[in-house]
Amino acid sequence: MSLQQQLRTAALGGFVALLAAEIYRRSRAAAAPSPPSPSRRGPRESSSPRPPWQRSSSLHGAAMAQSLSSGCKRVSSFAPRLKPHRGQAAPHDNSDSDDDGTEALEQRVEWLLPRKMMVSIIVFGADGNLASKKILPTLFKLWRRGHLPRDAIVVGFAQPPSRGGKLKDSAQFRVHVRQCVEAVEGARAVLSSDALAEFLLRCHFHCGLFGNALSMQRLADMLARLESTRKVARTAGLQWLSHIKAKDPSPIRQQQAPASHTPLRGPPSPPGGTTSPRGDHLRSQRIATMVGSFPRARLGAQVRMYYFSVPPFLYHQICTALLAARKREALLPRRPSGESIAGQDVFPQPLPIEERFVLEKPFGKDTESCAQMVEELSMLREDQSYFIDHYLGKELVMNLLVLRFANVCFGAIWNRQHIKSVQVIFKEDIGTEGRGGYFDQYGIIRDVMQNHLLQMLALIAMEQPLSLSAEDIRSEKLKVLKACKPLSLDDLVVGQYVRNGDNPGYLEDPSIANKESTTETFAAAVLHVHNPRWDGVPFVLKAGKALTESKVELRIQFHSVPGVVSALSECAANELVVRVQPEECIYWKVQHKVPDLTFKVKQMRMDFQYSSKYIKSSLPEAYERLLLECLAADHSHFVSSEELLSSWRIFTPALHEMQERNVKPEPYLFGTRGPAAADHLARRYGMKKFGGGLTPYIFASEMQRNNSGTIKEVAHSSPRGQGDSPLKHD
Ligand SMILES: NC(=O)C1=CN([C@@H]2O[C@H](COP(=O)(O)OP(=O)(O)OC[C@H]3O[C@@H](n4cnc5c(N)ncnc54)[C@H](OP(=O)(O)O)[C@@H]3O)[C@@H](O)[C@H]2O)C=CC1
Ligand SMILES: O=C1O[C@H](COP(=O)(O)O)[C@@H](O)[C@H](O)[C@H]1O
Repeated sequence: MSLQQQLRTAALGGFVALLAAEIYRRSRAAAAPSPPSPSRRGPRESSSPRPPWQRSSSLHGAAMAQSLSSGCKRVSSFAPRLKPHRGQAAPHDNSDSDDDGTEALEQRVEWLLPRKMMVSIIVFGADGNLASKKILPTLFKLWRRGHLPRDAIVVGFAQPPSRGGKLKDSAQFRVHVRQCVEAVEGARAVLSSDALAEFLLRCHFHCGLFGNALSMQRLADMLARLESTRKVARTAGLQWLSHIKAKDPSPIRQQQAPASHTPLRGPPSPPGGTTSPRGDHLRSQRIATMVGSFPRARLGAQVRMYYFSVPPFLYHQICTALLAARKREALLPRRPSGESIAGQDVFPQPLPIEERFVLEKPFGKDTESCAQMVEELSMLREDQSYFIDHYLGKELVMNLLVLRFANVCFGAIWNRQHIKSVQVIFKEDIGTEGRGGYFDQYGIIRDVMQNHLLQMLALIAMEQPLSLSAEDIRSEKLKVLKACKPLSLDDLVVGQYVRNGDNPGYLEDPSIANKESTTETFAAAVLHVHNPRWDGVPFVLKAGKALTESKVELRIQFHSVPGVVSALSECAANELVVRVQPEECIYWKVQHKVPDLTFKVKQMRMDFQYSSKYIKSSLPEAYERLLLECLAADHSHFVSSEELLSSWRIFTPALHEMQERNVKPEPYLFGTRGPAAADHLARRYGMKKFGGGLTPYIFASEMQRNNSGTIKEVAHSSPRGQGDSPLKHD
């Protein structure tokens, strides 16, 4: 080919490539949602059906039950938005339908809570670590995504600066909330956010002493005032608000009536729906039907959700003072209705108050202290108490129920006949990082193993619940916990990380006072579930800080294949891996024949990566989901007090024995795999690590027959990673 011809061909090729790229770009642009443009009306005030990016991506009990019972039929016809993930080629689909995954997101409930619900969210310890890192940014995220009822208010509560608190009034609290959101979402994302401005107007602050009756009375008064203002504003609308503004230009009131606040504007019409009162009623009925697991998410009550983001020793005093204040509030005579604006009573009859108490771990340090805490909190009804374990709100943890009970293939093999071992692994590549004061009192067993890991174990091991109601799920989990034998020290390995290069050891953390502490930062434990399904199957729980990487996964290892062909029976066993985080995925390790002229057997991954099916940002975070569920009075993903006690019963004897015997943790270097003894423990229970290399066997054509005519296997162990096919493997 002449140079000219070559140039022409190259130019043509370039043009075709550009054309193809443009077609691809346009088709994606048509399929993908345009980014949400900031709206002055705020996330809920749009008058058209909410666009896909604002729709719920949550998978709740009833929605799940609905999809399970309807056979997960395709409903909507939204185009898929498959998005290549960092460094990945455009995703290839591994399902029959090209877009069922994305659709599953779209067809879920639109509004998890009725928009008109009256909700006050009170955050105790609003200036603390957890509130700043998680709770406040999550509340904003929910607001921005349009999941909070439109009149929701957030009230922060913390001690005054004279008692060590960091905030003194609502103005400072709003600056604090903005900073917390910025820290999570980045300053640029927040700068131009109208949603944040609107959210901040719903944020208020009360400075007081935890456990002080007067402080709680003042809080209750503040809540009553804010709630009645909201209620009136809702019924009378802007007219009333401007009237109040003119009469009482106090900062709080002014801020409640932003120009963009449109309390009277009706909710956006549901797709194909109406905004008339009747339409509203029908819509809330429709929501109630769709969200069957949210039975009490209703309009006729003022919900107050108290989030206890404080150390647990404060729970009892806060609750006592709070309940006393509430009793007093209930006894107060109704304020006389003197004023009427726009035909509305300014002090309308308050709605009945429904209170929810969200309590954070640690729930005691052993069975006894947990029982004491449960007893102290008995002033709360069980249905008001929400013991949070945020791992239960993680997408892949919730998916365990679907994976197991909506797939007959898993149901059939989920037992001791097929499963050889189960591992629940939690790894962090960071140390205690300033949380040493708390951590040193607890250690990794109490911090994550006794709660997060055990809850995941329970979901793996439980029988199918009678329904997806909170009661049924919790009762099945409880049976598993009760069937678990208390941990024996023989089945436990503990470690503590030490300096490795520039990375300081645990005892060097300035927040750890006791420089001789024997608190464990790593633990590997083997539990045994004594029931017909699991007898003899070791459940290995492994948790550690300052390890090689941050990862949480569940590994279910199956038996080797039985049969007469000994070579096959020694193949790597199947393994099912559920990666909870990061890069959520579920994969199988299976054997396949390497596609060449020989007969090599190799292990590979059959993969379902969430990033190739769902847009990452649409996966709800654990706290988002759990806060919403609490507002909706749904306990499905909260832990019952009986579960708390049963969990402690499994670990308490070993924890006490460790203390009595002064067991020293085995040192391990920061950034390594933890103590070698953990591997020995796993091996003792027959656990193997299967790499992705060739299994050490060659069959058929390469099988050599020895002189006697029997088959001789040729060992051919290939180092990990060698001879890789393009197929992914571990
Ligand atoms: N931080 C995290 O990542 C996680 C925390 N948790 C749990 O959440 C809860 C809160 O944790 P975190 O935010 O880290 O706690 P913080 O130490 O940051 O304290 C939270 C709040 O409690 C107040 N407080 C702390 N100690 C006392 C005390 N002795 N007397 C009176 N008030 C006190 C603080 O007030 P002040 O500012 O005045 O000190 C602050 O307002 C705890 O139960 C914790 O176990 C659970 C999971 C993760
Ligand atoms: O509860 C806790 O969990 C975190 C890990 O949570 P994750 O959602 O980031 O996986 C852990 O770091 C902390 O020690 C523990 O208290």
